[in-house]
Amino acid sequence: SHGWGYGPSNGPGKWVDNFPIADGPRQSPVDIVPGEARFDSALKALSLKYDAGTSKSIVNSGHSFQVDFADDDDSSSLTGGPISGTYRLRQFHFHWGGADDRGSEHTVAGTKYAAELHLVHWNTKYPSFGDAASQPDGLAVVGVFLQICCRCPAIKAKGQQTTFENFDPTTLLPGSLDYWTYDGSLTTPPLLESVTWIVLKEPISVSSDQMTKFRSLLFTAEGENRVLHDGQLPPPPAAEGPQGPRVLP
Ligand SMILES: CCCCCNS(=O)(=O)c1cc(S(N)(=O)=O)ccc1C(=O)O
Ligand SMILES: [Zn+2]
Repeated sequence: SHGWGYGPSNGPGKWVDNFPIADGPRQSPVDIVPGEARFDSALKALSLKYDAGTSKSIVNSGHSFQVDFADDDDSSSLTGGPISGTYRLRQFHFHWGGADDRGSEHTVAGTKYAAELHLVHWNTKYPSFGDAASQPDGLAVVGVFLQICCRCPAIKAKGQQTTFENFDPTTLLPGSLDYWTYDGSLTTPPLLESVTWIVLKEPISVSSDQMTKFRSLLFTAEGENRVLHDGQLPPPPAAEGPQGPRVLP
């Protein structure tokens, strides 16, 4: 099948064929080793200011789902931290795997989290997101790890939504904004080396049920064989449960 993905024939090990920058000097993701991280007293605290009114829509991008934001002013923006100037929120999306024991892109001393949230911001010193995306200081992505919590407060999951208005991404942030930072790249093609990564140390918690809902989002066109986000095949349909055989459509 043409186009990059996460399967055996088009996954990360093959991306270099069409995107040679995959062998570049600042490719993401990386394993973050806290004991080897250097403390930099010049770094400022992160300042994230989000306005729920700027959330526009939610879309299945084929490799994840993303929530897009209106970025024609600084209403939702990132300042402070390792960056100078103002970076505007463009979109956020998630990465997850076929089971709760894997799925994050960055790892912490080899530990994989169940998923990872990316809040993508672009440097307003450039005229547009597209221009910024190709500059070495063009993007800043805040990464937040998702861990599976054992006894979660029942968070009511919303129904299907195409428009996704008045969503405040602040609700997706942990209590602490302490972070690791390094200069890296987009983690999927085109793998542009334009990202200042800001990975928060504190994960947020989600229930295993919520992760199951993520996995139910299959990214295949009609008729293509089903492949999960990390190239794993989805588990076979559950055997008949206590309610007796399921009536298949
Ligand atoms: C203009 C060409 C670059 C488009 C990049 N868009 S993006 O929102 O920065 C992005 C970030 C990332 S990531 N995982 O944050 O590096 C992955 C995919 C995309 C994408 O939409 O292609
Ligand atoms: Zn991402």
